[in-house]
Amino acid sequence: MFLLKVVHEITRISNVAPGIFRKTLADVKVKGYTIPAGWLVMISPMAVHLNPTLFEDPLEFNPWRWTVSDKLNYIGAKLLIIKFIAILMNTIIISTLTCIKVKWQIQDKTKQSELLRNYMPFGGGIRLCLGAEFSKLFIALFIHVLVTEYRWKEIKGGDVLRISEVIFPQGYHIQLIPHT
Ligand code: HEM
Repeated sequence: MFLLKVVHEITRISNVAPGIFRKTLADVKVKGYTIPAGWLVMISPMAVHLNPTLFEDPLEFNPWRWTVSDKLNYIGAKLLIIKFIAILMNTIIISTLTCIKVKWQIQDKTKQSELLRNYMPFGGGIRLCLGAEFSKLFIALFIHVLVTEYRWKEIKGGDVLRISEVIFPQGYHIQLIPHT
C-alpha cells in the first residue's frame, strides 16, 4: 500500500487546513499552563506536522516514514525463521530472540502510534473531518491517473510559502500532456 503512504505524506506536508478550533469546557492544564474554561483554542496542524521532534526531517517528502510496521513484519518474519531453527538447537537462544522481538515490537508500535497520534490534517476526535477517507481515496485516484496517463511540464511559479497553511504566491502553472 505504497500509495496510501504517499497520501499520508502529502496530507502531512501540505497542511491544507490552517487551523482546528476547540472551546475549553473546563480549565485545562497543559505543560504547566492553564487554559481557562470558555477559551477558544486554535490548533495548528502545520506546527505539529513540521515539528522535527515529532517528524524527522519534516520538510523532506518521505512516504517511507509511514512504513514502520512493514519493517517490523520483515524483521519479525526473519526472526521467526531463526527462532524455528533455534527451537531445534537451544532453548536459551529462543528466549533471547523472543525478548529481542518483543522489544522491537514495542518500540515499533510506540513509534507508529506516535506518528499517527500527531497526524492531524483532518482534525481529530469527535469532530474529525467527515470527508477524510473520501479525500484520501480521491487524492490516491488523482495521483494514479496523473502519473499513469499524463506527463507534465513546469511553466512558472511553484514557490512555496508556509504560513500556517501552504501557499503558492505565484501559483504553480503546468502543462499537462497526455501520455501516449
Ligand atoms: C484534503 C481535503 C480535506 C481536508 C484537509 C479537511 C480538513 C478538515 C478539518 C481540519 C476539519 C476540522 C476537524 C476538527 O475540528 O477536528 C474538517 C471538518 C469537516 N470536513 Fe473536511 N477536509 C477535507 C475534505 C473534506 C471533504 C471532501 C468533505 C465532504 C465531502 C469534508 C467535510 C467535512 C465536514 C462535514 C467537517 C465538519 C465535521 C464536524 O464538525 O463534525 N471535508 N475537515
